[in-house]
Amino acid sequence: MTEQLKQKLNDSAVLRWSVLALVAFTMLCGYFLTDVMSPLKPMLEKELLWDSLDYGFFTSAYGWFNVFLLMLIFGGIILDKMGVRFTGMGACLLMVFGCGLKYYAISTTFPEGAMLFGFKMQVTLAALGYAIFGVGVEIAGITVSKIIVKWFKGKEMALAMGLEMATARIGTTLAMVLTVPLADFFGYTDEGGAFHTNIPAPILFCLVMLCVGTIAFFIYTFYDKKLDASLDAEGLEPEEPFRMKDIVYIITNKGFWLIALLCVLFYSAVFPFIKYAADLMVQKYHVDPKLAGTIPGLLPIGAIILTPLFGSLYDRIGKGATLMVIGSVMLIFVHSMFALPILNVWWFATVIMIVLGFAFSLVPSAMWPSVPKIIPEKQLGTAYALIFWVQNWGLMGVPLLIGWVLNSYCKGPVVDGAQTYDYTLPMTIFAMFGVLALIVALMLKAENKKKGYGLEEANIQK
Ligand SMILES: NCCCC[C@H](NC(=O)[C@@H](N)CCCCN)C(=O)O
Repeated sequence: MTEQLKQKLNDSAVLRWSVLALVAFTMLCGYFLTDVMSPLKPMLEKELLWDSLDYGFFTSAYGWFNVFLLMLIFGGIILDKMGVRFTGMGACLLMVFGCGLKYYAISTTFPEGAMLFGFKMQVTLAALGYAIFGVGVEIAGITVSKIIVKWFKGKEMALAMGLEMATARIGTTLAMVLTVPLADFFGYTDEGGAFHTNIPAPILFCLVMLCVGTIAFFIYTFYDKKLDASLDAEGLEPEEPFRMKDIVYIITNKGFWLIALLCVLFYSAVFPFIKYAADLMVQKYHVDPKLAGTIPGLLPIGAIILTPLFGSLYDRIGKGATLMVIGSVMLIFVHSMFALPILNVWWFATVIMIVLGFAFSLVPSAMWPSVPKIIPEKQLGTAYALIFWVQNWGLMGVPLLIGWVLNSYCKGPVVDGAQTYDYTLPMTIFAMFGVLALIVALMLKAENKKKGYGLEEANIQK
């Protein structure tokens, strides 16, 4: 019976992939809310009178609690101590609560001049909601990574990770493509005949999606319980207990730091870029604001197809460190093209965005499955949490830096009531992150050669 149960849970491909679909859907909902404000930036400035600094401050809130209150690290410890069910449900509830607060802030008209912590009341409250959500979605991310290891260990782990990332990217795509049409659809025309978009509408839609994502995770917990029961019955400990010395082992490992550094540098040039990409399309490539999210929307769409493909390539052929180097080179090329004052036409932006889609798939599909080659499996939860923590410094700081740079050095004339910006400097900064990422990727390749981590070897052993 036990053997049958184990067979049914661990070895049933249908169950394994179904379980992945459930938790990946939860991540899809989380990624939707993460990026839902990006295509709204011009409208936030026009309708709610935010400026780029407000937007940068709000966007940086994603990492506040994760970075300064060490919530991610605590999340990793809680994950290792309390398990995936408790931590995952807690993370989902945080996402719902944070999104609810953000919706309240955006849908409320506060008295003129009302300030909180030096920023407009609305901006600060929305940022607080986003900060709480940020804790939830990041902890959900490490929880789902641990769930994948739990179900796919010794099986198609890299492919499963690639598919989970691909599913999550559908959430980013929805944010890019659906947000403005939703805000327009629920918009209204005032007595003066002026049309106003409904900015809270897409956030409310996200709130509903997050509730559905939470239900999906809740359903998953029953399968997780069954899996634990089967592992228990086998006499296997379902999850490794957390030990303080695990952290010391991880942080004294050079390979770990190279991965963490590559992660923060690479992702700093991608996720914060996405926050400004729609605005870049309007400002530099003169794309209609209504369609501005469509071109950046290609980025996650490309990644949806390519991430599992490259993951499976890494599984079969190896060359993980090389893939990371190639991805970093592409990143430099892309941001340099966006920075240069050439071909300011939509089709060129589209081609460049597709190239970025390749880079955005190459590095993550090789980097995340490389972590288990550097860090022993029993320390993986904590290691992922620490990498996410380092990465969150970038996710928090870079949007704020870009918002500040835009506000301070890149302002152009006001056209039709809308502020214009020159994106040359911000794009040069993103390109510099690419250069640093390339240096670290090369160092990782050298370290791999020295220590024999096996990053260039196939994951599937013949
Ligand atoms: N198995 C590891 C999956 C990591 C996926 C990775 N996510 C992150 O790096 C998050 N810390 C940040 C997510 C921000 C979402 N806009 C990814 O590539 O998505």
